[in-house]
Amino acid sequence: MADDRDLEATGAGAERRGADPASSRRTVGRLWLAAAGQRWRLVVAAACSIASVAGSVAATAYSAHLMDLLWENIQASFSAGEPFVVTLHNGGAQILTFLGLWTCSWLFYTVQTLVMASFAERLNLALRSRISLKLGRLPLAYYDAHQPGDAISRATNDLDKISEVLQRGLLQIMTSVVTVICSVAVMCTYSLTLASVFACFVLVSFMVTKVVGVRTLKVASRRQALLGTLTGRVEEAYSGRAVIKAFGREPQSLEEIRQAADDLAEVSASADFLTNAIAPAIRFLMRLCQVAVGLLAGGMLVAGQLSVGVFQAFFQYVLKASEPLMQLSLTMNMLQGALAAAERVFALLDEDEIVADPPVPAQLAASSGGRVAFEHVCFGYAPDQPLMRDVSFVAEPGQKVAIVGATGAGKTTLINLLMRFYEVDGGRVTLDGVDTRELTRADLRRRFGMVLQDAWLFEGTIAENIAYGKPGATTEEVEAAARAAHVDFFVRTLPRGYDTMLSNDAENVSQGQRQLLTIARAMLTDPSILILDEATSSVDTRTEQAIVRAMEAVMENRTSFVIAHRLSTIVDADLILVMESGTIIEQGTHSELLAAGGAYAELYRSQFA
Ligand SMILES: Nc1ncnc2c1ncn2[C@@H]1O[C@H](COP(=O)(O)OP(=O)(O)OP(=O)(O)O)[C@@H](O)[C@H]1O
Repeated sequence: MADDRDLEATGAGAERRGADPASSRRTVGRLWLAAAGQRWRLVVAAACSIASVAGSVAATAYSAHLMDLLWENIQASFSAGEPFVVTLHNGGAQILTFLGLWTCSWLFYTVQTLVMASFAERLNLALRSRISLKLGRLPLAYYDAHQPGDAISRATNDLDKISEVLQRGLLQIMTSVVTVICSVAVMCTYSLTLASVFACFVLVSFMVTKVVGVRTLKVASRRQALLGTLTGRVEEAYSGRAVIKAFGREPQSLEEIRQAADDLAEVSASADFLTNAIAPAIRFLMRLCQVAVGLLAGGMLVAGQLSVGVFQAFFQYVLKASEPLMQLSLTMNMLQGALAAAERVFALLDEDEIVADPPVPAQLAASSGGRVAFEHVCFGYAPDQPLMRDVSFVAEPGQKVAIVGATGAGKTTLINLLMRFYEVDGGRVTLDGVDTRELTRADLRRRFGMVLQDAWLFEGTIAENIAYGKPGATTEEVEAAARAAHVDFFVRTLPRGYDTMLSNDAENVSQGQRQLLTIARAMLTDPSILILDEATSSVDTRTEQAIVRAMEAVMENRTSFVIAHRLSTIVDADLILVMESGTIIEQGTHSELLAAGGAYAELYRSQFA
């Protein structure tokens, strides 16, 4: 069995606790709300279902009349010594009516299937769109705390499960319910006593279905959660394949996937057993019902309370209603799987969102100078674990600010707050005197260009990758940016030049070249502030020089924040921020900090002694 901590980590623990009838009702209610605008399709499907079943029940009842009529006319023809030929007047019209009833029933069934499919797919589309929007509004803290595979699984596996079961299941439920109601209604016209006995068995079968259904919902919730865990493990093994191979951890990685697959198989077996075991149980109940009705109806027949014709017709209806009852129990159980999936989808949609942009945002001048100030900023990733305490500094327009500090000192955190990837807990961050919380995130981030160590490229051409921040940039602009970033020469050595296809995992571009491409990308957007995370350690000396030159070019006349790993590149910085344990412990120019003889001086001596 999967470790419970795994399930808690994916949020499945909470969902498992929520897998009760009350939460199922809530989920059904929310699905109903989500189907706003599409509900008429459900009404049309239900109406078609009633018409289709009514046609088939009526055809069965009509067949008794048709058979009697034909038998009567055949006997009359034989007595007159004539061969029996069907005409419109001796049964042909009734045969056409009989065919008409079945044709109508089939037509209504077809319309119902079409309408139900479009209802389920549109509901699915509406939920998928909400998830897409939601993913854009989730704070980074959500992504830090969840496996990507889990969110992917909710947006794919869970939604597909809902759609599949809604299409097949709801249709089945509608048809079965209408068939049972119509059959019981006809039974009542034959004998109220016998119909009541049948109705009692129907009630018992519903109760059995409900009890098994509650259990199925629990197991189905667990199955969907484990499916998310497995997707997460596979995604992790895929994206981390280079590191896994480098450390020779393939067996462990495979073992983790196998374990997740085993857990899923085990829980799926229970879920499938519960789903499939219910039908034979209901079939057994129905056989008992037939015996009870047979004994009672037999007695009534002997006592002269029933005719032979009604006796056989009643039995036909018992058989007609028994099959949908079994189907109903099976589908009700399948529906629990869809409810479990829907609960996971709604759990994602209920996650806390980032603070909304102000309704009337402040406006920055188009030619914003790029003055950045941190004023008494406090922050912690967890509310009870403060990391940054009372941090203040000012970066004047055009200045180069270097951020130094050991690993985990808080350099990335400072950038996260500057870009508003996380919100400050106290104090404020201003851009040209305006609190960044008063701006829209889009407006704020438009002012920044970022070149990170982990240069992210997407599936597209080199030209498209460079133009990422400025869609619609001309070829000349793209090439000028590439020249300024010293990557133009390399691109031209490729057979397809700027049309070369790339992907984030592209092996045809080296680490250094990737970084040069992202520098060109930042160049093209012409931001007033730049954030550069030096990544010169993993490249050869020539590429390093190209990167340094490209970075110097891109920093010209812009406020720039450089996360520096080598102090040699920042001696000329206008301001050096020395960080430790999340806080700035020293700040000043290179010579000021050396003269102060503090942490920076020690760091500098350790690198250059
Ligand atoms: N998303 C997060 N959730 C919780 N804690 C975090 C998160 N990101 C970073 N931290 C913690 O905050 C502290 C500062 O991390 P940060 O990434 O800012 O350091 P850094 O100086 O950029 O390190 P490096 O040079 O290794 O990138 C560390 O103790 C880290 O464990």
